[in-house]
Amino acid sequence: MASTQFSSPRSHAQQATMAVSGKPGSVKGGCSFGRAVNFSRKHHKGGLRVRNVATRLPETQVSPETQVSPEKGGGNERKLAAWTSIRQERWEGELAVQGEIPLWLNGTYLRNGPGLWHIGDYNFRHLFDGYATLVRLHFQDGRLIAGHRQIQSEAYKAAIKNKKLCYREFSEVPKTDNFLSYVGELASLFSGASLTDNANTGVVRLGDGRVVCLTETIKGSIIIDPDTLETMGKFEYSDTLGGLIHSAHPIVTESEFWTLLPDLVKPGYIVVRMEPGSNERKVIGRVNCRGGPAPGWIHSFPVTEHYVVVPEMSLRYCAQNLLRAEPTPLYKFEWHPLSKAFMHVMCKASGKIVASVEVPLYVTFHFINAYEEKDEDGRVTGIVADCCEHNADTTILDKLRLQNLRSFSGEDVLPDARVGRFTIPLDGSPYGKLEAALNPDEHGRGMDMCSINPAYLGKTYRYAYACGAQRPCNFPNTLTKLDLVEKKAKNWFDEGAVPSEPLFVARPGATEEDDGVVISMVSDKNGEGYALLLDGRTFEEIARGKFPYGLPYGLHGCWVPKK
Ligand SMILES: CC(=O)/C=C/C=C(C)/C=C/C1=C(C)CCCC1(C)C
Ligand SMILES: CC(/C=C/C=O)=C\C=C\C=O
Ligand SMILES: [Fe+2]
Repeated sequence: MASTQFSSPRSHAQQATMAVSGKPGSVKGGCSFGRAVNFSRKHHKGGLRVRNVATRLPETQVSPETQVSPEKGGGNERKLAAWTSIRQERWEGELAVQGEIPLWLNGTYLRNGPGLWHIGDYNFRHLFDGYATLVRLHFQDGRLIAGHRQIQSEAYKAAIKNKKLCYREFSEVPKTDNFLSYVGELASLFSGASLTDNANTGVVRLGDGRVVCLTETIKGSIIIDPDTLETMGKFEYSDTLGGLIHSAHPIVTESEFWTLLPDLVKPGYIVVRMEPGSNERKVIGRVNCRGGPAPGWIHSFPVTEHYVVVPEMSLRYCAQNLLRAEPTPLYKFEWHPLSKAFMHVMCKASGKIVASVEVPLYVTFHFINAYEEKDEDGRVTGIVADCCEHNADTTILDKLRLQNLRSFSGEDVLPDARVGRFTIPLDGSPYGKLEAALNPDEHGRGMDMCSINPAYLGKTYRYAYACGAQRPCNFPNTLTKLDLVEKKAKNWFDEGAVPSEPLFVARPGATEEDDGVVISMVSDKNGEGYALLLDGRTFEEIARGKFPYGLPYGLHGCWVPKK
């Protein structure tokens, strides 16, 4: 049963039940369970074409033999599909819809994530290790066509071909046979040759319309076709900046593309910008780290209208851990509380650093948004930057090991998190503040995977959408709408289910910040899954479309409006 709560998640009795008919949506167009794609119907009605993918089988398939069963993958009998590998390399079909998809919602939602966590009998350890699975929800005239496809990265193709891991993933490292090959491995690590290009973290639509899948390695930037999900090729940067890693989450708008390149040799961050239509990143400035011995991990960062905010976490890259064959509890990173934590602010126009403040220790993957605070004369006096903050506790990284996700479902082992609000003064003060933007009990003390109305990027805003918790749980299991002015949350919950990041899509012509829909994909407790549409204002369900089979959990998505 799915429900939306209008206060903190507490007991089931307190939930206002939402209308969910028990009748499962049948999937038109056919699908094959546990077999390679066999979808042979052409559906052409009212201008909406569903491709016949049976005639376009990919050469490398996730065969039934290599499919992981829950038992094989994690040793537990629960049905949830979120943490088990995708069943087949690709599928496409129309979903039967319960409820009403708004007729204005025309375009494609894309979601990327690590959906294949094994090679033959070898099971990967960490959520972030899986080979990228791209999922597509195409909304047109009230109908919903869905599909998924594996991204054909070199790392994925090599694994399928050689039946073994060939590149370094987030935690998995290919085995080396002897010392000499280990030396070769070191060389290939420093040249970047052994690093993965498994673009499994996010997907963005650039201002020029190209759609790129990303991860934290620069070589893992892969262009895909949003209509077919076909891998088109590498996104090759035409500049000479080099470097091996970047933020997994660039800031992308119709006119701007910003990203950060950590400098592991001389600890710092290069702030770069790329124009739409170009592949050339231009250096805008550089931030030197104030703590040592390496830059803090940079998974994401926020911008305001005039500034780029560069976070320096005390969870720092670690050269030794990069070289290890076996993962450490903090993987490629190390926690250096004595090195302190900082927030730097760079002017977008001049590249000058206008603030660099020490802040309380923090741990975050995802910044939500940032904006400028002004005095009565319109002068910028400070920056507010919000993030999903894990109470300066690094254990969240280890909680995302597949074994933990598979075995502790229903146990209250998810560490507490909050909306961390940084206040960064621009008057030269040495310290910034970090406080909870609202009482974390409002969202069950779980907090990650956030989105906002993109029109409010870098501006004063009121609403954010994220995943929260209804405890007991081992992973965020609610969708939550945060009202950062009223300091309240509305929570959507389907018992036993795992929803993925809610993405807000504004209604064309909307004037209110929350006038639109929120899209998520849910793995339910029966092993099935559905695409879910919530009303951005009321946070109540508008529609859902059931997938033919449960899909693995996915990380981040984007909206590609109708051409
Ligand atoms: C899925 C996700 O959110 C993060 C993925 C991060 C990856 C694949 C990081 C990979 C790395 C290496 C393979 C070596 C260098 C360090 C680092 C960027 C962490
Ligand atoms: C899914 C996740 C954290 C959940 C914690 O509550 C983090 C994902 C990070 C990469 O995108
Ligand atoms: Fe992320």
